[in-house]
Amino acid sequence: MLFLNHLWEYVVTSLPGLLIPSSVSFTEISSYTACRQLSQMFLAVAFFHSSEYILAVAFHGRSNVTLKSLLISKNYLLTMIFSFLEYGVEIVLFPGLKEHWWMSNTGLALVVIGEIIRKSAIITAGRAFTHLIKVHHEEHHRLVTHGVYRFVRHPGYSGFLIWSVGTQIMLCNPISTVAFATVVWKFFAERIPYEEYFLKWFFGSDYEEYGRQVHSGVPFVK
Ligand SMILES: C[S@@+](CC[C@H](N)C(=O)[O-])C[C@H]1O[C@@H](n2cnc3c(N)ncnc32)[C@H](O)[C@@H]1O
Repeated sequence: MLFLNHLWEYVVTSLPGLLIPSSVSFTEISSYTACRQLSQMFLAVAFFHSSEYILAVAFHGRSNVTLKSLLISKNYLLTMIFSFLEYGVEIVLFPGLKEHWWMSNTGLALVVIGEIIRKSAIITAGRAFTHLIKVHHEEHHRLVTHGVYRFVRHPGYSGFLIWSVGTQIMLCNPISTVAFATVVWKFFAERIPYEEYFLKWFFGSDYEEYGRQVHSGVPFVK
């Protein structure tokens, strides 16, 4: 037990020094890094969810929108909490990992690109973009194939995949980057065939033809 205590003390005190140059103060660097990366993360998350809610209210009316339109589920909260825990552990034990600014800035660029793609999809599809998949055809529901939908069939999902993985690259979180990519990809790989079953039912050969010409927008999902 005493040995483990010494080992832990050694790891915590000397590892940071091995990973970043000794001429600069470890606490100074890591507090600036943590402050900047975590503020970017909070801003990205706050902007994403509040704009989802505002757009849902704008297109569907306040009475048809619930807090579910903030898109905060239990699983989503758990993955976010895990990513903050990973960040906390790594900035203490391996602060050098968080100093890869080219990687963090690439993540930030992906967050912005993903957000633009997703919001363009919501604005282009308008009332057709519902957070719950429609299983009954409604009069006003028209097939959307213009704007961002000309390039991919599921720009809202492509945008979210890029945004969510981007948040973890921005935090230089290796485990959460792989976890977010896997979990979000799997979720959309299962959701797309289900959503398209109804779209083919609503729009028949028009959707079949659209599906033949335009990729889904999610890697490895046709
Ligand atoms: C959460 S939105 C996602 C839309 C799309 N999958 C995307 O990623 O941009 C789900 C709703 O959009 C509708 N939808 C999906 N693609 C559509 C299209 N090309 N035209 C009209 N409605 C569409 C579906 O019927 C479903 O109710």
